[in-house]
Amino acid sequence: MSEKSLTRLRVCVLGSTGSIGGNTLDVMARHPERFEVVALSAHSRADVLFEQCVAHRPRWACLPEADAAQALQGRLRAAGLATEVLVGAQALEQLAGHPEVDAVMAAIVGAAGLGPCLAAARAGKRLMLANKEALVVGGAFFMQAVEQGGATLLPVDSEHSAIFQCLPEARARWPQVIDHIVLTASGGPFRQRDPDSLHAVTPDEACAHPNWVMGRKISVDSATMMNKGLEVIEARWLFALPPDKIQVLIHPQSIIHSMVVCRDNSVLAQLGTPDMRVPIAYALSFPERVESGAAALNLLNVPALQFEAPDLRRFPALDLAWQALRGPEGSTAVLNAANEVAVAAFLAGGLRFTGIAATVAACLESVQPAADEVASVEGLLALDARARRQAQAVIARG
Ligand SMILES: NC(=O)C1=CN([C@@H]2O[C@H](COP(=O)(O)OP(=O)(O)OC[C@H]3O[C@@H](n4cnc5c(N)ncnc54)[C@H](OP(=O)(O)O)[C@@H]3O)[C@@H](O)[C@H]2O)C=CC1
Ligand SMILES: CC(=O)[C@@H](O)[C@H](O)COP(=O)(O)O
Ligand SMILES: [Mn+2]
Repeated sequence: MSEKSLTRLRVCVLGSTGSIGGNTLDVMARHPERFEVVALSAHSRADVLFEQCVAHRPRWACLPEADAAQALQGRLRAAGLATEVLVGAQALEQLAGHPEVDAVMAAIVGAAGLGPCLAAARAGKRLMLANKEALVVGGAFFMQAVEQGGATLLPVDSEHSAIFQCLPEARARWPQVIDHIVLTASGGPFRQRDPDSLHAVTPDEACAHPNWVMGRKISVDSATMMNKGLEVIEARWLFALPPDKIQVLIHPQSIIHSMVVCRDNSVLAQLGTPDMRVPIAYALSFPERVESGAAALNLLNVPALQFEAPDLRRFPALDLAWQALRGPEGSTAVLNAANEVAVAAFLAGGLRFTGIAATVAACLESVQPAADEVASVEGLLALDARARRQAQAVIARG
């Protein structure tokens, strides 16, 4: 092994078959001298995982079920690869905390990513967080694991990366700098749609995001603006800010990715073409910068930048996220679980689009978090499961 390769960052990409996972592999492949893919994971797309293994030759790959894992192992051996296939949720946690892993890209969608994120945090890894739901569920408990484990938590979500890029490197200085932050939101595909027609929109219409190509769950979240609600909660923890210091502003062009309003009213913003490879490249290379593959921003070709206040009647999900953040600890885990169940039901054709926010509202009303449900990962998962059952019941009642 050359001296150069000894210093490569050894990266585990959890959720490698998704949109963030694929973009991460794209950025890494541009810099083989800096980054090494050591582990990949998928959930349902074993064929895509096989192709990724052939292209990136990781030491480990992971799938949730034994049969699919065995089949993949056979295909990899036949292709002459030494990749070892691991099975199940526990294996994801082992990989995230493995001594031969330096950095973890958390790109699993949903609360399923919480366990591996905590494992990476406890093992003191560079934790590159796209999986916002893990932080929304874990809250203070998650941040405590990061601190106690000595992990470096780096935001990948474009808005949070933007804010992070505007702030000084020394986190201790953030409170002296920040007055408040402004998260920009595109408004999604239904920003101008007649609210009375929203009950009839289809999953494909909801997933047709105007600016970003993303997985279906986050695309629906953008359409309800629950995505921005989750991001408000995410920002509360990443930047240690109270809810009233986090504003949301609709900016349909998604060119300004978010802003920091400083104590002297100077406003710092990060701009760029809407391409997730920029925040991914920054998380991988921080505090340095590397080529990301994203197109350069040419302001002469950009349409006029617009801004508007979010209409909470059109987007009740955003308001629910504020309510959960201000509610008893654990309320954001209830919000997230109900939303995951409702979005899955909508995508499967079993719930109207407007039923998503209604389901979340009903669950926030009826599921009260208990103190012992926010103090351990077992408690958080029990609360998550309880809220999911309630959401299923609400949807079944119709
Ligand atoms: N896409 C984007 O541009 C952005 C995404 N994010 C966040 O990043 C995360 C990933 O989003 P995105 O890439 O769009 O999502 P995708 O749906 O495209 O990908 C999700 C990934 O997670 C895997 N996965 C799904 N369910 C499970 C599970 N239960 N256990 C383990 N793995 C699972 C999928 O495997 P498989 O494909 O094999 O089923 C896939 O690899 C989300 O939290 C999202 O909010 C944040 C900002 C931007
Ligand atoms: C790319 C990214 O970070 C997404 O979370 C994006 O913000 C979604 O767009 P919305 O602003 O429409 O939610
Ligand atoms: Mn975002």
